[in-house]
Order: sequence, then structure tokens, then C-alpha cells
Amino acid sequence: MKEAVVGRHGTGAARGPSPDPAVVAVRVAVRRALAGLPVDGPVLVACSGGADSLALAAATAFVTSRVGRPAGLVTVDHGLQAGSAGRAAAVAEWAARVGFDPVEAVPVTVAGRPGGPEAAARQARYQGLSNAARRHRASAVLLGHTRDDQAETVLLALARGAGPRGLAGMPARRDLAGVPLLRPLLDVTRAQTRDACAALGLTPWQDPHNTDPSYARARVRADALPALVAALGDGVVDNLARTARLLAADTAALDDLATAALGTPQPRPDGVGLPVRDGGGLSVAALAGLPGAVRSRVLHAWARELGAPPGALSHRHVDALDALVTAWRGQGPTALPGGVRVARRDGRLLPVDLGGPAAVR
Ligand SMILES: Nc1ncnc2c1ncn2[C@@H]1O[C@H](COP(=O)(O)OP(=O)(O)OP(=O)(O)O)[C@@H](O)[C@H]1O
Repeated sequence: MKEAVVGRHGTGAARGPSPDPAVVAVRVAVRRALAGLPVDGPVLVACSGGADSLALAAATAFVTSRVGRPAGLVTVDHGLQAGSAGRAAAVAEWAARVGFDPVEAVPVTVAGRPGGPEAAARQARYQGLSNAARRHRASAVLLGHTRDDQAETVLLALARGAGPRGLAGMPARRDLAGVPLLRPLLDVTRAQTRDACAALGLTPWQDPHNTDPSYARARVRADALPALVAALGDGVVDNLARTARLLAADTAALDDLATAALGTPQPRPDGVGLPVRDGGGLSVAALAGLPGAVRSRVLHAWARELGAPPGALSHRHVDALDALVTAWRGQGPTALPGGVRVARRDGRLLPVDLGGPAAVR
């Protein structure tokens, strides 16, 4: 494994007046992401030492030092490769040298987690990051995903037949156990992060997983996306990322409509529409009056409310709930993950006791 070598320079803070365009692009992206964020704790950069998060870290050190905002850095040691502790230590040493405070190398245990190796490592990493964020009362955690990562995510989602939520890719902002998780570099290319590192004299760590063909993402990166670019032109990466942005906006609007539908306890004063909630359940008539895209979101949100774990709740479960509304033929209760059952009774969808009789009609 290549050792994590972060160069003699650092963040470019002490360099001349006209920085490299790639350095500028990364700094602008970070400045935009931090604008409006409360200064009530350090922003924490999640840094592997790879080009993307190293460029992100250098830009964050630069931007935060200019505005007097505290910034820390966390590097997670997954313990999956020989020398991983050395890589984490090298990243942490560089971070402390360029002024990050706090700096943490966080060891995590990947073995024994559900899902494949990628999913298990991701889950361990996010847990390590959210624990660090809580410990340091961070105002945000920053990740280095780029436009290329977003295009790969959209392609992978398309290939597995994902719906609009999957095709919306990675959000620029989401919640991580109460702390905002930001991806400032979604409009920055991987070539720019590499150029920025080179211009700053930083030598990124090369993650062997990124070129390991046993990972689907590595195959997309090495083969599928370059083949698409060769066949369809350079715009493909930008266009896939644009698709993600468009679908993210549509998905957010539909989510808002579903939240409003589920949150309206009374008939609307204008008499239009029916309240969806009805005596501890949901009104079939009101559900039937919603557009399908809103109804499926209402049913998904309600199933979660009833205790179905989000990770286990699939489109098949939501389709089965939907069939109680739109394809009613007297079928029995629908079983959801987490031991929840839902029956149609007296014109309502109702949770029914496990094992109890479900008199449906
Ligand atoms: N070991 C780690 N410690 C801290 N943060 C990490 C670690 N691995 C990944 N991350 C965060 O998650 C982001 C995405 O990582 P991933 O490995 O999926 O993509 P990448 O394009 O190879 O990123 P990078 O070039 O930064 O390694 C990184 O940019 C970084 O912010």
C-alpha cells in the first residue's frame, strides 16, 4: 500500500497572490457551503487522505482561517488494509501541522456489520464520524464527494432500477445524527481536486479500493463511465450530475406534498381534499385521491412511523400497502418489516396487532 504522504506545503495560505484555478474552485465551493452555517462549533472535515478530501481539507483550512471559524479534521481508520493506521497517523499529523484543531484518527470496527464490505465500511465510517461530531459539538461534517462521484452514483442507481430518490444521488446536505453533513464539492470535478493537490504540493493517498475491480463503483469508474464518455462525449459526467440535481428538486417537492398530506389533521377550510389521517389510521378515500407519487411517499412515511426500520422497508412493502388502496379485492393484512401489519378496515388502513385477528372488509 502506498503510504499517505501529504506534502511539504499545506493549504496554500502562505503562497503568492494568484493561486491555481483548481485551488480557487475548491475554495469557492467550500466558502459557499459554509456561508450561513452557525459558528457554534468546529466544522469537521472527514479526510481519508485521498485527493478529494485532501483538497477539501486544504481549502477548508484556508477559508476558515480567513474568517476566524474553528475547523477540525477526522480521519477514520477502517483497519482493513495493512498500514491503515500509518495512513491515518500521517493524515492526522499533516492536519495538526496546518492548524486543524481538533484532529482525530478514529479507529472503527468493520467486521460483523450487515451488508457487503462496502456497506459495512460505510456504516462504520459514518458512525465514527457522527460520534466525533457529537464529541466536538461540530457545526457540520464535510465530505469530499465530487461531481464524478455523483455521476457514478447516478449510473449505479440507474443500473439497479432505482426510483427518483436513488437517481437524485447524494444530497449536498443531510442530517447525520443531528449534525449537518455537507458535500461542498459536488460541483467540483475529480480532475480539479487532483490539480488542486498538485498545485499545493500535496501528495494524496491512493486508496487501493478505488481500483479494485471487485467493487462495482471501481468498475464504473474505470470502465463504464469512460466507455460512456467515449461513446457519448465529455458532457456525460456533467449531465448525469445534472440529472441528480433535477431529480433531487422534484423529489424534495413531492416529499413536501406528502409531509403536508400526512400532517393535515383537519379537512381543509376550502373543502378541497380529505384529511389523510383518520382515527389512528389513514383514510382510504383520501389516499385514493392523492397522486400516486405522493401516496407512495405518504405510505412510506407512515410505515416508518409505525416502526418499520427504513433500511428494511422496500418498494415492495409500499406497493403492497398501495394495493390495499388501489387494488382492493378483500386481501389480508400487509406485513411490514419490524413486525408491523396493516389491514384495511372500515375504509381505513389501520395497524393491527401481531397474531390478532384482522377483520378486514
Ligand atoms: N477513512 C476515511 N476517513 C475520513 N473520511 C473518509 C474516509 N474515507 C472516506 N471519507 C470521506 O468520504 C468521502 C468519500 O469517500 P470515498 O472513498 O467514497 O470517495 P473518494 O472519491 O475516493 O474520496 P477521497 O479521494 O477523499 O478518498 C471522502 O471524500 C471523505 O470525505
